[in-house]
Amino acid sequence: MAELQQGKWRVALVQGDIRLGEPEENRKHMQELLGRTVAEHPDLDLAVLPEMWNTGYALDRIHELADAEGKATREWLSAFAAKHRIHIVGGSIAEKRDGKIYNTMYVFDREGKETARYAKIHLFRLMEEEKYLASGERNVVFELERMKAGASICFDIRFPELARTLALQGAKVLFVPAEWPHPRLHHWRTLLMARAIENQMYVVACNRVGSGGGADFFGHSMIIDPWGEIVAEGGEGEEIVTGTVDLSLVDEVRGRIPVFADRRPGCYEL
Ligand SMILES: NC(=O)CCC(=O)C(=O)O
Repeated sequence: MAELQQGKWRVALVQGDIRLGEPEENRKHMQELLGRTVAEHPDLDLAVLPEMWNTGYALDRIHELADAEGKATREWLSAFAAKHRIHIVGGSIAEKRDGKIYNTMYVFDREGKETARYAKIHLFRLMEEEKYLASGERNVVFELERMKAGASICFDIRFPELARTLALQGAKVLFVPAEWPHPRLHHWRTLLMARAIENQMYVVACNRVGSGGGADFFGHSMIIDPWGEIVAEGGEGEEIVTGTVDLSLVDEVRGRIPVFADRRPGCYEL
């Protein structure tokens, strides 16, 4: 908390496995991992979960498995955040809303209040998301105790214009829950690094591990600073990856190379 007053956040990435199409088991497992996280890291400010952690990519049964209005998920995330006094970027879940299914992120502050909600904008055809899911229609910037951050989910990081739009709205941190499989580890690491360097922002990305739906997920959750240095990186097994996000570094890097002041939008905006 004292560190946080100086803009230094202790962050944990909950790099967990997910059981295909087992929402109840997955919730219990995430709760267990989060419980372990706060017990082992009493100085923690914020935890991040992976993408679609309630169901995995059980898309052919997604209408029966998805959380209606995200009610059950929001209830436990809110209670957990308030009880342990931590902020939670709740990865994403399959959420049923208005007869459609969205890949939705919820963010809770340490009072347990829902601070933001973001539905994935870019659906990933290689995993058939576009056949089963509806896409979100708006980008989301949110604020937690003076940390301004942007929301993105997995495939979204292939679209530099989204991260740039969030940065232009003041985001200093980009959160990226993911289910990103082999053989694209090189893409994952390079794209995350690029988003951090080009926008001079922290990138905080939590990828799942394990296998499901014919894909093997490699973890490698990462915290990357605005200079492109890796603060923390996970391996390929289940683990809690921790590191510090120092917001003063964002201003320092943006001062050193004034990318935002030097932009020429008139020359390239579509
Ligand atoms: N769940 C996803 O959006 C996966 C994105 C992915 O694997 C990629 O290569 O992009």
